[in-house]
This record gives sequence, structure tokens and C-alpha cells, in this order.
Amino acid sequence: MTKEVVLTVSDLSLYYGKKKALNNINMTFYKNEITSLIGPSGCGKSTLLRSINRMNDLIPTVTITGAIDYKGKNIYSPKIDTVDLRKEIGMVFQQPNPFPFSIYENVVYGLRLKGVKDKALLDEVVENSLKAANIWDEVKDILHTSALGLSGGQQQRVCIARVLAVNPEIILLDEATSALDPISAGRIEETLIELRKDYTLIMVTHSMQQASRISDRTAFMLNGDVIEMDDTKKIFLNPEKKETEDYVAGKFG
Ligand SMILES: Nc1ncnc2c1ncn2[C@@H]1O[C@H](COP(=O)(O)OP(=O)(O)OP(=O)(O)O)[C@@H](O)[C@H]1O
Repeated sequence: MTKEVVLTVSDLSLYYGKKKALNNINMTFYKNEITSLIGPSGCGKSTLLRSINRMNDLIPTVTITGAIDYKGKNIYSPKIDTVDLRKEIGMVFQQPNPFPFSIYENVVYGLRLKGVKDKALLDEVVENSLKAANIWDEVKDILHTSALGLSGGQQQRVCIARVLAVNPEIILLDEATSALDPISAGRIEETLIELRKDYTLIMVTHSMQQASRISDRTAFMLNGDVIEMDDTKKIFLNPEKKETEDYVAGKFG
């Protein structure tokens, strides 16, 4: 079965001022897969992830060259509307960041911004998104209470539901479980495996166990380079490059 390409990164380089943080990156991401980005601190994982929905544009000193093709268009083309792009390529952060509103209003936030007022439609999106994020049963009776009253793991699943509510194609996760206890992190991992059926996920993780447990493909990064990207099993059991082998064996990083 041939896999469907969803995103292609071509010759992507990124500078913070004069400092080069990404060095001529070339990568392919496939639909309905989970891809992990691993590598030592400072190697450029988050920078690469943020480049995929143009979050780095918000930093004035950043210069980017190269292209990221998504649905036949370079997302760095001047014609691209970054607000629309970030709905299609949503992001979940390390610290759960619910807004200080009710659970319901957190989930419908993006739809309200778009001017959607139909209560039946909003109710349906809230239920479907919270179900897909694996938290509906826990919150269905408290939808109109503050999301800030939930545990960290529950808040993170509400944040995932908020991303799902605007119907994304790709979900970026930047160490989305690292601030959580192991049980909460495990529930998020189960959620991500379920979400893979309908979405493409790209995640930065410091946990090699997590990358090997849930990702289909893994990219190992070092000093702004992608050293090797392949099936997760290959990266962990039989990598091509010495640097990858040393890193996954825990010899550095
Ligand atoms: N806003 C910024 N301004 C200047 N330099 C930055 C900025 N963000 C990141 N950098 C630098 O770019 C390089 C890559 O950082 P990045 O955060 O992408 O790495 P990372 O692999 O995600 O690290 P970590 O695992 O520690 O989160 C580092 O040298 C970092 O200091």
C-alpha cells in the first residue's frame, strides 16, 4: 500500500539572528501516521515543529529559507493566511494552556471566532471533540464550569479537543505529556493512538520510550540537522548512522 504524503519539508534552514538553528532540512510526513522528533536539548526539534505552522514568524529575528509543501502549496508563500493555516495545522504545547473560561467555551473558541452561532452545531462539536480527545465521560456533566479546575492531564485533553474542534488535518505536539504524571501521560498517549485514524500527528518528545511506543516514524536531530528519519523500529533497533545508534543507546543527550 502506498502511503499518502501530507507534508514535505525541502531545504529548510532557519536562523535566529545570525545563529543557524535548522540546517537544510528535508523530510516527508505521511497521512495518518505519528512521527516523533527526537534528539538532545537544543538540536532544533521545537524550532522545526514551530516552522510547520509558521509559529516562528512571530519572532522578529527569524529568517527562513526553503519550503514546506502542504496540499500542493508552499506554506511560506506570501498568499498563505497563517490564521487559516494554524487551524489546519494545530498545535498542543508542553504546558496545558486552557483559557480561563468554561470547558465548553474552550472547545468552541475557534468556532466562535469564525462567527458560528448555531447552538446545536456548537453542542455537537463540543461532544465530538471531547469524545475524540478521550475526556467526554469525565466532563460531560461539568461543561459549563471553568477548565482551570481540571487536573493537568484533563486540561491537556481539553486543549487537544480545542484543536480538534476546528477540524485540523495535522496536529503538532511539543512535549505534550512531559509536564504530566505517568498515568495522565499514558491517557494522552492512548488518545494520540486513537487520533491517528483521522489525523496526522507530529510530536517532539524527550522520551525515547514514548517515541518507540507510539510513533510510526522517528526523526533523529542533532545540531540543526536531521541525521536520520525512518520507521521507528529501524531507528531504535537498526539505525544507519553511528550518531543515531549512540543517541538511542543513551550514550549522549
Ligand atoms: N526564540 C529564540 N531566539 C534565539 N534562539 C533560539 C530561540 N529559540 C530557540 N533558540 C535556539 O535555537 C536552537 C534550537 O532550539 P530548540 O528549542 O528548537 O531546540 P530543541 O531541540 O527543541 O530543545 P529542547 O529539547 O531543549 O526543547 C537552540 O540553540 C536554542 O537556544
